[in-house]
Amino acid sequence: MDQQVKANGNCSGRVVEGPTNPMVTPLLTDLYQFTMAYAYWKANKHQERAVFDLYFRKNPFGGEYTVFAGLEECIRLIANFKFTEDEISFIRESLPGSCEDGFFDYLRGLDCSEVEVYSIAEGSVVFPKVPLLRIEGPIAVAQLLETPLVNLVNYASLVATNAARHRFVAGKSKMLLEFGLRRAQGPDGGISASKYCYLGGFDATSNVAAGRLFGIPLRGTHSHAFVSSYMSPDEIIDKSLRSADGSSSCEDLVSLAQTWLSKIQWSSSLRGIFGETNQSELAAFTSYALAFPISFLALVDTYDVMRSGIPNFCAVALALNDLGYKAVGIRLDSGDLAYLSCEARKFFRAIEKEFGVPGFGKMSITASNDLNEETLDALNKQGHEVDAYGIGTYLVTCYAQAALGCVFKLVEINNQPRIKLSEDVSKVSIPCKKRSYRLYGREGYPLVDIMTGENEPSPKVGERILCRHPFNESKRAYVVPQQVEELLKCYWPGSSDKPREDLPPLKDIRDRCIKQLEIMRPDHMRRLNPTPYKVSVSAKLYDFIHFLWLNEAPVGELQ
Ligand SMILES: Nc1ncnc2c1ncn2[C@@H]1O[C@H](COP(=O)(O)OP(=O)(O)OP(=O)(O)O)[C@@H](O)[C@H]1O
Ligand SMILES: O=P(O)(O)OC[C@H]1O[C@H](OP(=O)(O)OP(=O)(O)O)[C@H](O)[C@@H]1O
Ligand SMILES: O=C(O)c1cccnc1
Ligand SMILES: [Mg+2]
Repeated sequence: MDQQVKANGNCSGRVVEGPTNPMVTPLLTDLYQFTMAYAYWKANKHQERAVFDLYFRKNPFGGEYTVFAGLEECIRLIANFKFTEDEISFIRESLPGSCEDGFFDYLRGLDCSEVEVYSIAEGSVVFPKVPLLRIEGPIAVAQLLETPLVNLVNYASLVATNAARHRFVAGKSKMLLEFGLRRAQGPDGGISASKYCYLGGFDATSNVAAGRLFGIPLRGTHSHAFVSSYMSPDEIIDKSLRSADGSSSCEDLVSLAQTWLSKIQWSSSLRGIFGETNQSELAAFTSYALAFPISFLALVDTYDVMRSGIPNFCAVALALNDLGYKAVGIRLDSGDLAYLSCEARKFFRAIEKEFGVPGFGKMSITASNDLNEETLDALNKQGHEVDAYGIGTYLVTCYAQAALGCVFKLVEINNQPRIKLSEDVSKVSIPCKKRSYRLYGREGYPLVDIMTGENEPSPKVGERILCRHPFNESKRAYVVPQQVEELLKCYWPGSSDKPREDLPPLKDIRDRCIKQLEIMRPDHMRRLNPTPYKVSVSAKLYDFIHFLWLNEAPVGELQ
């Protein structure tokens, strides 16, 4: 608590609450961060000022963009970073007995008041190699933060990107429901999936806890168990329902639905499509309609979609209509979803026409069952009548790609730029404390992200600037930006008096994400062979990277 007052005292008194998940504590890190912290402390190096970049190397899902998510939880951790006595005792037990007491006193006093965090806004579209976060601070504490920060950003950004990709394929007009809780990787996976799928453009979740925690709209239908739990209409004791305007009452909604079922069966346009429907299913639907007359939606595939589920649903919906209620629609959870949705739509339209019920043809059709980007794409190609998709397993487990692969690399210590070399050029880090900018072209699209050294002048609107590929000498382009956006903003100034960005509400982050995706050039967004977005460095930074590279790489000797 002390720390919160201290850390927030410098931030216009704004209190940052603790992490959503109470498991996110300073212990949620790798053991080696503590062993290194001890070694730094022992060498009296722990206070040396370090700069780390958190970034990823490759866009996920074969795409050319990523949605950045998880920032708020990072700041919540940093703002409340403080060891309890119990935690310190546990660290003491976990380290060799030779570790000196002074180190644990140091941990006791440790917080993030000497740390500064710069970040791209959450919900932004981001690209490989460009720092998502820049952490500056005493090296020991900055390194303790590595694991939790990477953890908080990795899955959040991966699943938000997955959600954005599903939205892209489904199209703007479709309702996207996240149904993944039961299949998610544990409770945190489930809660995080709901939060970040909403951020990435889903409309609602079935996850009640996430609805409460984050204010995400909750939606749901019912399951097969509800339908198969009914044996016969006789089970329904109270069959009466008052009309929507309260002026009259129907004593037996089951009989009314059965009457409608016969009418549908013998109607001129639907005659012969079905025979006897399953009466226990009709009982289940009627019972659900009695419970939810203003929001009746039925799962129609428990027995047979076209021969039972759809006619039963329509009978109950027409009975409700007699009482002034408008049914919502159906959910399909198996079979050929394109075909069945079209057949269902035809059936609804026929009813609208035959019985003169305006709007019946527009009844909402929700589809679910192992959906993913590919199945949504296939449905689009075939033509379908689905209005809403319920998506679980493939979405929340990020089945198509297990992790984003964020890293946290030291780029400067004591004002000295550092580089990490690798045989694999894509793994060479970009040294220096940097600034990054997004440059926009004449048509309003982002053209390129450029990183510069901290003290270089910023790119200017209308002024030509050379943008270089960080590692490929021949790849360079002049850009005359029409708009320049600086990407890294201060989200945690520590005890410095720098102004601090607000943490916006989730809804605003979602709006930002949707807007950012909309202004991307379409060829970066397409699913098949998308054009890579250009990520570059200034000419000066390019020269410096390669100077440092040569400086640090030992010269081989051939014998
Ligand atoms: N028209 C379609 N085009 C492409 N894929 C579809 C289409 N309709 C459904 N699918 C997908 O095909 C798969 C069908 O899965 P599967 O055969 O396991 O289910 P099912 O037999 O329909 O239902 P059940 O769960 O009752 O076994 C699902 O992944 C579903 O999303
Ligand atoms: O298919 P997903 O994308 O994961 O979406 C969630 C699924 O969860 C529910 O059923 P569940 O899978 O539990 O049972 P079922 O497949 O036998 O209907 C629901 O009916 C969906 O099919
Ligand atoms: O509300 C639903 O229909 C739902 C919720 C979770 C999983 N499957 C379906
Ligand atoms: Mg299933």
